[in-house]
Amino acid sequence: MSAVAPVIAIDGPSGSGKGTVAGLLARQLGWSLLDSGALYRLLAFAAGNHGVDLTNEEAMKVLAAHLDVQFNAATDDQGQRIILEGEDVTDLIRNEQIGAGASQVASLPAVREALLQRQRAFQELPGLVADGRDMGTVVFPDAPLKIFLTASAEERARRRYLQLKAKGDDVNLASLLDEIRARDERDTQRAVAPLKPAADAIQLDSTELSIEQVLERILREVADRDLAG
Ligand SMILES: Nc1ncnc2c1ncn2[C@@H]1O[C@H](COP(=O)(O)OP(=O)(O)O)[C@@H](O)[C@H]1O
Ligand SMILES: Nc1ccn([C@H]2C[C@H](O)[C@@H](COP(=O)(O)OP(=O)(O)O)O2)c(=O)n1
Repeated sequence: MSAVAPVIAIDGPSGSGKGTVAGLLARQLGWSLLDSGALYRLLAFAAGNHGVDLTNEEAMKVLAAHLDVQFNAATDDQGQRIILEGEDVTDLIRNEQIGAGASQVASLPAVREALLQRQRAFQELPGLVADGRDMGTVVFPDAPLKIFLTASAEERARRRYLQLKAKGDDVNLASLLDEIRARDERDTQRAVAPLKPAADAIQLDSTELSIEQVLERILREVADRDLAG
């Protein structure tokens, strides 16, 4: 019988630290990484490029099925690079406008369905760290470790502010907080695969924790479950 690659599912709202922690964990364990939010961001970005209306479910489904994307593993501190139709769009898809578009696209059931197999194909030995909104509930329901990472909306907006400012973006803390709240609302209220903790997820509030402390907590769970061999 062939071995099934273990999955660590990390779900939670925007700015809780999922992407950062997932990237560090994958590197430390030598596992693959699935940044599922990037797929929705890429779709919102590609829709802009191709003049497709984000609310046109049929057209977005076709775009999702044919999305020409490559995730190049991290080779240095820059982290994973995302290549769309031959262009490195890693930085271009990380802004709140694309985030809001991604959240809109993500409410379309046909789009979620079209992305399901693509996401599951990331599960390979020795293991996968997957971050998003429905990793533990829908995409990898059998994952042996599920983390639901949260933080207060104010702290998440503060983190996003610092992150975007460091990138040179012109940002405003109050509007970032509004955008984060609007996205939380849309992601938790949608009918299909809403943002919610899986019944067997470990809930971790990172408001008062450093990135290192969050990582340490998760690595302890990995060791307790003997997942890393
Ligand atoms: N525990 C933490 N404490 C302080 N800053 C954090 C923490 N976790 C993440 N960050 C920072 O917050 C920002 C958003 O983190 P990110 O991983 O992109 O969140 P998410 O993927 O959940 O949206 C990044 O700049 C990251 O460095
Ligand atoms: N598995 C996922 C991942 C993201 N989404 C949607 C909902 C989110 O608001 C957008 C963008 O996700 P992303 O994880 O990149 O956003 P943050 O980094 O958390 O701000 O995509 C989703 O519905 N399901």
